[in-house]
Amino acid sequence: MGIATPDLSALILHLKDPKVKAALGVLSTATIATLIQILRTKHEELPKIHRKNSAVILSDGSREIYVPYKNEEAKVIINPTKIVTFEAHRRLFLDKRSAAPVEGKVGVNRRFIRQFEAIWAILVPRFQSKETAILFLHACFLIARTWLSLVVARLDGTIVRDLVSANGKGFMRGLAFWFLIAVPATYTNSMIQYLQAKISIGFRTRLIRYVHDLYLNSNLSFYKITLDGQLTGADQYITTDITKFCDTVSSLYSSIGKPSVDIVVFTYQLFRSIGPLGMVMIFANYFGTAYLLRKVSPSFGRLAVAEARLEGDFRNAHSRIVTSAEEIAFYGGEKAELRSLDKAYLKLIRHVNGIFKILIAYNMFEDFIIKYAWSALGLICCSLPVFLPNLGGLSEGSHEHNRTKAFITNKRLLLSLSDAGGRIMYSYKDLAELAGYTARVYALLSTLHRVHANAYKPSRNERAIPYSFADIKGTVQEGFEGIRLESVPVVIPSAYAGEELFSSLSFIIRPGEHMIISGPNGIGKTAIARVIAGLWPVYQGLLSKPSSGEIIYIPQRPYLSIGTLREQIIYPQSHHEMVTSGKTDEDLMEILRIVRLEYLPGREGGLDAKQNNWGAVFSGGEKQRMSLARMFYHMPKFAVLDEATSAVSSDVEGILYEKAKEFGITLLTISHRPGLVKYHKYLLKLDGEGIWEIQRVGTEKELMSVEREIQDLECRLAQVEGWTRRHKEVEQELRME
Ligand SMILES: Nc1ncnc2c1ncn2[C@@H]1O[C@H](COP(=O)(O)OP(=O)(O)OP(=O)(O)O)[C@@H](O)[C@H]1O
Repeated sequence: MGIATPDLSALILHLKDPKVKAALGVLSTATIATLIQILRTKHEELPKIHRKNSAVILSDGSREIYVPYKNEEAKVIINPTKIVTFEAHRRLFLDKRSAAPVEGKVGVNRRFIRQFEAIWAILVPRFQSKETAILFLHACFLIARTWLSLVVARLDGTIVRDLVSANGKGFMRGLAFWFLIAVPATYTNSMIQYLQAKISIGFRTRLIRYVHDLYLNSNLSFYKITLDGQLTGADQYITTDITKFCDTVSSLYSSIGKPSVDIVVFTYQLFRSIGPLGMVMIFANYFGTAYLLRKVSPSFGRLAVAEARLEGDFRNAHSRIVTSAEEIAFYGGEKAELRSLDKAYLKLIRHVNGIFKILIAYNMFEDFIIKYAWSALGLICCSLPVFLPNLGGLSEGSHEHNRTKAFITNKRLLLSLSDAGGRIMYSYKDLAELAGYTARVYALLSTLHRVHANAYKPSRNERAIPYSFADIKGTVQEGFEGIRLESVPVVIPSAYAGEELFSSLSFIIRPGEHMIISGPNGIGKTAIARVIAGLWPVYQGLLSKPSSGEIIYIPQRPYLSIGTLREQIIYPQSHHEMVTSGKTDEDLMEILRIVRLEYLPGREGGLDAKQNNWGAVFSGGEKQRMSLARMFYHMPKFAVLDEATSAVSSDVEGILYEKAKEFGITLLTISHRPGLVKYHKYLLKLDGEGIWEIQRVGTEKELMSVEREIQDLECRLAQVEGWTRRHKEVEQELRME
C-alpha cells in the first residue's frame, strides 16, 4: 500500500494557530507524547517518500522511478541512452538515400527497407537482448502451431476414414486424440497472442525511451525542433505513430511468420501427396496473385501517412482548446473554435471515407482471388492423384477408404495452405501501411538526430546565405563571472535564412551591474534573452555566460508544471533533490512570504497539494510571483527577468527587486515599465532599424531627486491655468476701475 505523503507544512501552520495551541494545552501528556511519536515516525518515513515522489538520478546516470501499480509502487530503473549510441546511429538516420520521402512516394520499396533497418537497430540493439529471446520464443510457438495443424489434418483424415469404414473403435480413439490435442493447441494460440503483445510493448518501450532521451536533453532538441520547421506536432509522432508502428510490426511478424512456416511445411507434405504438377500450379498461383495484388492495390502507405497527419491536426485543434480555455471563453470564441474543430474532423473523415471507398473494390478483388479462384485450383490439385495417378505423388493405395482419407487430408492441407498464402497476401496491405508508419517514425528520428547534432541541411541555394543553420560560427563560453556579448548578431533563426534583428550587439554585465533592456514591442528584447539562454544560435561573435546552475531565466509567460505546490516553487528540481540539498519546507514558506504568497499552502491544502493545472488556479500576478519564488529558491548569481513582474503591483514589484539585489542576484531585466529603471545600473535602449545604445542610469538617490523635481514641475504646471485665469480677472477689474 502506498504511504500518503504527510502534510507537515500544513500541520506546522495549524500548530501555530493560537486556537490549536490553546487546545493542545487541554490534552493530556500521554496524548501529546503519542502525537510526537506519530510525527517522529512520519519524519523517518520522509526520505523514502521523497524518493518515491521524485525521479532520482543514480550515480551511473540511470533514473529510478516509482510507478503506481496494483496498489503498490513498482520501482523501475531506466538506463539513459548513451551518447555513443546516438553517434553510432546518426549515420543511419542522416543517410540521404533513406531521407523521409514526400507523402506520394511512400511504399514498399528500397527506401522503406533502409528506413526499417535503421529503426530495427533501436528495436533490437543486440542479438542477446530480451527482444531477441521473445522473438525466438514466438517463432517456436509458431512452428509448434504449424506442427499441431499438421497433426490435426492427419487426425481429421483418420477420423473421417474410420467413420466411412464404420470402424467404431478407431473413431472413438480418434476423438480422444482430438480432445487431447486441443489442450496444447489452445495454449499455443494464447501464447502466440501474448508474445505478440509483449513484442509490441517491448519495441514501443525501446523506441519511446530512445526518443525521449533524444528529445529532452540539454541540447534543447524539443525547442530546436520547432525552429527547424521540418516536423510539426512531435507529440502525435511520439504518442500515436510509434504505437501504431510497433503494433503493426509485431502483428506482421505473426501474420507473415506463421503462414511462411505453414507454407514450407504444408508444401512439402502436399508435394508428397499431390505430386510435382500440383506444386507447380500452386506456386504459379502464388506468384500470379502477388503480382496482380501489387498492381491493383492502392498506395496504403501514402494513405496511412496522410491519415496520421490529419489525426495529428485534429488532436492539435483539441489540445489548443484545453490549453487556452479561459482566453477563448473571454473572447466568446466557441463558434470560431467549433468551426476549426469541425473542419479538422471533416478533413480527417473525408480522407478515411475515401480509403473505405477504395477498399470496396480492392477487398472484392482480393476475396475473389484468394477465396474462390484459389479454392477452385485447390480442388483441381486434390483431384490430380485421383485422375492422374502417375503425376499424383505418393498414393496411399487404391482402396476407396484410403482415397477418402488422402482426399480429406489433402483438402485440409490445401485449405491450410491457401489460408496461409491468403494471409500473406492480405498482409501486403499491412506491410504497405507499415511503410507509412515507418516513414513517419523515421522522419521523427532523423529530425531529432539532425537537430541533436546541429547537422542542419545546407542551403539549397547556390549563393551562400547568411544566417542559415549551416552558418553558425559564434563561440559560447560558459562559467564566466557575468554576461558578455561581443559582436553577436541577434537573428530570428530559420533553417535557410534567419532574419537579422540586430547586426552586432556588445555589452558586458559584471556581478552587481544590473541592466534593464527596454524598447518598443517586437523589437527583439526577448530575442536577446533567447540568445543568452542558448535557445537561439550565436551566429557570430562571442557569448560568455555563467554556468547553467548560476543563471536563471524567468520567461514572459509563467510555466507551471503538473504536480504539488512544492514542485511549483522548486521547479525543475524534484522533492528528493530539494531534501538532499538541505532545504526544508520552512525555507519554502519563507520564500513564499517574500513573494507575498504565504497564504497559498493554507488555501490549497499544504505544500503537498496536487493539481494538474495550476495555471487555471493561480491569478496572473500569482503565477508571476510563483516564478519569482523559483528565483529565490534557486538563488542564482544572475537572473534574466523577461517582463516577469508585469502583472505584479508596483509596490510589491519594488520590494521583490530590492530583495533580489539584497541576496546578491545580478539582474538583467526586460521591461517596458519606466518605474523599474531605478533598480538598475545600465539601460540598454533598443530602437527600430537595429539601433541600440547603452545608458548609465543614475544612482537611486539621483533618480529620486530627479523624480521629485519632475513632480514639483508638474504641480506648478497644473497651477498655470488658475494663475492665467486670475491674471485675466485682475486685468478686467483694473479696467473697470
Ligand atoms: N520563432 C519565431 N519565428 C519568427 N519570428 C519570431 C519568432 N520569435 C520571435 N519572432 C519575431 O522576432 C521579433 C522579436 O521578438 P521578441 O519576442 O524578441 O520581441 P520583444 O521585443 O520581446 O517584444 P514584446 O515587448 O512584445 O515582448 C518579433 O517581431 C517576433 O515576431
